[in-house]
Order: sequence, then C-alpha cells, then structure tokens
Amino acid sequence: MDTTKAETRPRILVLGAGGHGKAVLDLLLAGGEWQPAGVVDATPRVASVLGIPVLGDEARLVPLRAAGIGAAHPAIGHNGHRTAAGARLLAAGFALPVLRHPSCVIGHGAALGDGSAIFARAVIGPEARLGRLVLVNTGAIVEHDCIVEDGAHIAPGAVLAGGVRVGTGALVGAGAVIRPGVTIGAGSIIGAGAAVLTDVPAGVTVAGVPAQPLPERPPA
Ligand SMILES: CC(=O)SCCNC(=O)CCNC(=O)[C@H](O)C(C)(C)COP(=O)(O)OP(=O)(O)OC[C@H]1O[C@@H](n2cnc3c(N)ncnc32)[C@H](O)[C@@H]1OP(=O)(O)O
Repeated sequence: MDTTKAETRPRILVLGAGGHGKAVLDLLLAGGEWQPAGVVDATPRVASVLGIPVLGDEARLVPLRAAGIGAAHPAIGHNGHRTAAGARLLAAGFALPVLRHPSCVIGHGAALGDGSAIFARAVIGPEARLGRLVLVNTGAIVEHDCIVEDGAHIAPGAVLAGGVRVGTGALVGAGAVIRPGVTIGAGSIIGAGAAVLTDVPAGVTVAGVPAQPLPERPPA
C-alpha cells in the first residue's frame, strides 16, 4: 500500500471488532478512499484488529466524532444488528460512506446506498441498485438491473442473475444462485449453495437445489 497516500485520506471509524469487522478492515487496508482510524466495539475483547487499535466501547463514539472523525461503518454481519448500529452511528453524527475494495467492479449506472460495502472481487452489474447498509461480500455477483434493498447481505460467491430483487434485511447465503427476475422477500434466508428458481416470500428460510423451505422443527 502507498503509505504517503494513507496519510492524506479521510479517516473512518469501524464499529465492530468481530469477524466481519476484520473483513471490513482488510477491505480498508487494501487501499481506496478511506484510512481506518480505529475500531469501537460494544464489548471490546481485543486490543487491536489487523493492527488497527480498538479504542473502546460505544461511549467513545461522540468524543471521536468531536475529535474530527467524520465517517464510520457498522461492521456487523447480522443484518438487523448492522442496521441498528448504522442508526446509532448516524445519531452520533457520522456519515456512512460506501466502502469499495479496490478489486471490485461497479457497472455503469449502478447506484450504491450509504453505508454499503463491496468486498474483494465482487461485481455489481450495470444499473443495479443497492439500498443502504447492503453487503456484497467476497466474489459475489449482483447482475444488471438487480435491486437489493436496505440491510440485505449477498454472501461470498453468491450470484444474483439479472433483474433479481432482494428484500430488506434478507440474507443470500454463500454460493447461492438466484434465477433471473426472481424476488426474495424481506428478511428471508437463502441457504448456502441453494439454487432459487421461484419467488421466495418474506420471512422464510429456503435451501437446496432446487431451493425449498426447510421443514418446520418441533418446538424445543
Ligand atoms: C464471510 C461469511 O461467512 S458471510 C456468512 C454467510 N452465511 C451463510 O452463507 C449461511 C447460510 N446459512 C445456511 O445455509 C444455514 O444452514 C441455514 C440458514 C439454511 C439453515 O440453518 P439452521 O436453521 O441452523 O438449520 P440446521 O443447520 O439445523 O439444518 C436443518 C436441516 O437443513 C439442512 N440444511 C441446512 N443448511 C442447508 C443448506 N444450505 N443446503 C441444504 N440443506 C441444508 C440440514 O442438513 C438439516 O437437515 P436434516 O434436518 O435433514 O438434518
């Protein structure tokens, strides 16, 4: 990485010192627009992540904003928790920029919502539209004209073919493939490796090839 460039880039705070926080820091350390200033965690358990210091718990948010850090990112994999953390960062006065790994590809006319993160080798096709706080994880493909609504997560290696719509807070699991034009309902979970051929209603979990709802389990 060009360390001269690192000194001039604007600083960004990362909220979350877990596994997804590590992935976000790796994205930032690969270069690009933002310089990681530090990490804050709800319950800090480590002193640093990838060499970036953990500065304390969320009580530090307002002082760090006052100290001149203007941007932050909620680095939390769980969709609901990430959305809630994004709201806390906005309330503390931080901007939530889009994070792009230098190796990702963004197609012409694609629109990316605030706080979204596009990881290494992910591809966003032309005129795809992503809402706020969307994750397009390592090597995932969101093809042309897809719509991915707020807080959804397209996991590593998943493929949304052209014109797919993914609802708010849904998870498309690692390596899943969604047929062109299919709609995934809000809050639904697509199992790792699934092939989704037909629309999935809101709030259900499907898995397998072709994807089917998981059988109901008796209450524990
Ligand atoms: C960087 C990152 O890591 S990002 C993280 C991305 N996350 C993912 O990709 C995770 C996606 N999640 C999954 O695939 C999960 O297995 C889920 C959500 C589909 C199911 O999870 P759970 O509800 O905990 O189900 P559980 O593991 O108990 O399995 C229930 C049954 O479904 C089957 N099953 C679970 N997942 C799958 C799957 N992906 N494909 C096919 N069958 C599956 C199990 O074999 C089991 O079958 P059985 O009852 O005949 O034994």
